[in-house]
Amino acid sequence: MENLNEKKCIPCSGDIPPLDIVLKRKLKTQIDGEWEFTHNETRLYRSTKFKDFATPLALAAAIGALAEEQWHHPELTIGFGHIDIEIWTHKIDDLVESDFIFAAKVDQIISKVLS
Ligand SMILES: C[C@H](O)[C@H](O)[C@H]1CNC2=NC(N)=NC(=O)C2=N1
Repeated sequence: MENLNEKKCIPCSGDIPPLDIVLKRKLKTQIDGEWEFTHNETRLYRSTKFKDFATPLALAAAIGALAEEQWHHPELTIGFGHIDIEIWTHKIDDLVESDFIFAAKVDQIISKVLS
């Protein structure tokens, strides 16, 4: 089976049905354990801590470039020592597979910085 981070986000459209909760919970096992569901399991949220501001800033730039490439955009909050990432499909205000694909790709970017 293809890993999530090898897949490509499908352009968001209003007619994609949200994933059912069973599939959401199954896909969540395929992304980093730091991710949590928020907003009644309709969003993915990850907050990662650092010892500086430069690293969250650089991560925001890298994740932003990924978002433009995938045409799937997260909400990012950065500050001294942290980056908070929230992902969902705005068009339907819920989660589809592309959100988990994006999260898996974000995990790859973060793990490179942490390694
Ligand atoms: C007009 C543009 O294609 C759409 O708004 C795209 C852009 N990026 C997006 N990103 C996310 N997370 N959800 C969307 O629904 C979405 N839609």
